[in-house]
Amino acid sequence: MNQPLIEARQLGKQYGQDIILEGVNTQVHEGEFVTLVGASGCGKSTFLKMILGIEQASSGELLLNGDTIPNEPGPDRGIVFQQYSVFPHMTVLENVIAAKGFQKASLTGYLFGKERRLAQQEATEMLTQVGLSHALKRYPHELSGGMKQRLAIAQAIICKPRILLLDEPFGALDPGIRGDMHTLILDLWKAHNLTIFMVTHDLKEGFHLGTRLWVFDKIRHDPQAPNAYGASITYDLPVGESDTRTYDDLHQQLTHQQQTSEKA
Ligand SMILES: Nc1ncnc2c1ncn2[C@@H]1O[C@H](COP(=O)(O)OP(=O)(O)OP(=O)(O)O)[C@@H](O)[C@H]1O
Repeated sequence: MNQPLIEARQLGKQYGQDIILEGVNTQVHEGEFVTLVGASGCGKSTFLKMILGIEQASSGELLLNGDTIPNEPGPDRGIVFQQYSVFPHMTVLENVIAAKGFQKASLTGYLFGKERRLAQQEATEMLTQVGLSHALKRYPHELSGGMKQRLAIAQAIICKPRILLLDEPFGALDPGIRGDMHTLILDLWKAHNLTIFMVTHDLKEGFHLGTRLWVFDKIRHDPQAPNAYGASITYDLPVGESDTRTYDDLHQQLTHQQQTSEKA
């Protein structure tokens, strides 16, 4: 098989004395859609931040295309957070042009002349793809939660990333709207040949969207020192092939994990 796009080798992360992740070993190939579940605080977002390049490994290695991941974000890795992260003083269209601008002229984000016209055209096409062509001139405060997330997704994808990191992007949305967002993200994943890592608290969402589902949990526990050991990937499932029993078993385990972590 060809080289993995992302590879973790005995990867570990700690903040001060707190061990967050330990012994994470995995390989992810281009085009996979990995969903990450696990108890709150077990290090899922930290793992995404390490791929993004804003957090560094404390031990082991994290490789992108066989090389140590750069310790800063790059256009090959885009991210969408749960909390809306758009510029409030810019229109929808300006937000997406600015995202493109920061990629090209990182200090100011401003583009001029032909470059700006091209960016405007590309941004309009991108916004049409995410279903916002009717809202180009609106400001973020005039958008619904789902529309804001569509905008954040457009901002991430306009930079043509190979990897899209989604940190609970639909966590704040109504269940009805989530279904539309699922269709959108699956369409974009295929259309742009993305490799996706998505954190979710909703196991059903993880099963439905991913080609592969990871459960993060601690293998070792010390009741006297809850932060002495870190979490790792304890299940790595090809979710397309999983049955209802696997789902029910996992659901039970995650509920137990969540209760244990809340007591700790
Ligand atoms: N910059 C930081 N400095 C110190 N500790 C941090 C820092 N960032 C995260 N942590 C701690 O690392 C642990 C893992 O956090 P992280 O956000 O990765 O968990 P998570 O699994 O994504 O949780 P959730 O599902 O609630 O979002 C938490 O205990 C958190 O408090």
